[in-house]
Amino acid sequence: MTSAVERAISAARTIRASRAETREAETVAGSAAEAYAAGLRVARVQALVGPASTVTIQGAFLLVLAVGGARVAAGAISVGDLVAFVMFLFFLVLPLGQAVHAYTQLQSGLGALARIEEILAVPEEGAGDRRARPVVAPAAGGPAAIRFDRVGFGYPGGPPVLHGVSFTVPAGTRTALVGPSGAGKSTLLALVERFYEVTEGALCLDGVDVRNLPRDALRARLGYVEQEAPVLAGTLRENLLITAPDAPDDRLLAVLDEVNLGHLAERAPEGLGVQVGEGGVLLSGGERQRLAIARTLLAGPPVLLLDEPTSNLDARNEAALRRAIDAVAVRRTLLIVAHRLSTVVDADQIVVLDGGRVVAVGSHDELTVTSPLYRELATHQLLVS
Ligand SMILES: Nc1ncnc2c1ncn2[C@@H]1O[C@H](COP(=O)(O)OP(=O)(O)OP(=O)(O)O)[C@@H](O)[C@H]1O
Repeated sequence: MTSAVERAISAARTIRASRAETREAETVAGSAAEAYAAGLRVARVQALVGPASTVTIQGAFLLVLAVGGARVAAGAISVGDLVAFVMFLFFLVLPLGQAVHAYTQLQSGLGALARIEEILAVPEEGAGDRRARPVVAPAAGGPAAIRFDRVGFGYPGGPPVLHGVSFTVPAGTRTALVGPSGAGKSTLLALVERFYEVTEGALCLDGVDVRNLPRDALRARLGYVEQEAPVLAGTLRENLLITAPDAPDDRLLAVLDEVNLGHLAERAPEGLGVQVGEGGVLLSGGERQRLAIARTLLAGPPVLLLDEPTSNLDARNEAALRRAIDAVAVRRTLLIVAHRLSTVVDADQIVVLDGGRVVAVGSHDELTVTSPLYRELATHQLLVS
């Protein structure tokens, strides 16, 4: 009976998660269709304007030559008059053609300008930051504790996604957030970074409400590795120097070794000068994530927020990611969103979230006994039989 109920709950959860994913997929598909249609419209106009203006100009010249030639033959005008007319026409038509070309360029320029204006219209983060004042900042340097105290939150204009979330990440320890898709795990990291403000309760770093800390002071203490960590086109070295512009090559190589990426620089004759491609396409998903971790390590933040990649990693990449996480956890407070439970079985504490609520807190061994949801997640990943 109990297992039938558990199966029904599990099925309901799967349906709810897949509905959220379907909504997101529909929105993305809608935007992609709009962009595709706009691209087609631009291509059509460009395909029409170019040939049409060429045909018009050449046709006008042919007409003038035909009519003018006939009039010269009839003795109505002199050859000089015809040549002069053709020259006048040439000097008139050339700027007209350029004007048409300039118009199409103006249109695409206006499109780009609209995009820039959109970005400029995004309100600056500092605005509405009235509560932030330089109060006693948490002790700089060492790892800090993070405390969520009955935190409630909803994205602007959306329904609440977090409800009364309370737990503490003790300084210098590793806490993992697990739960089904859409449970609110990444949102918790966004709140620590103050990308959004909590709407209820409080979120504290070493006992200080983050809303009372200037954003730059707060973020100087945090390292954040996103789920889809951005990698810039350029070399391995350029990507690493973003966070530590003065770091010498041997420091960069040491950090790459720490996250199991040493082979990237070793196997290429260019070493750290090896290209990673547009958006890091020459790297695997796991390598991109570990490059982002290496970059964060170079900045040396005492608190690290890590959103593990959801994409499938092969066993080797998964083991490499686990070793990289072990390396970054040393002497740091680590709050990690874990999609792969194997990367967190030895976390000091695991927080299980479901539907924006904390449903269980404990170690892997405790949760496999006390939390049906955790047990279900662990069973799916073959961590318990
Ligand atoms: N920028 C946003 N604007 C509006 N709603 C959002 C935004 N980001 C996330 N959400 C919604 O908030 C809820 C929690 O999302 P969140 O990304 O925190 O979940 P998650 O547990 O990290 O999921 P996943 O494991 O799939 O990454 C979801 O319902 C999601 O659709």
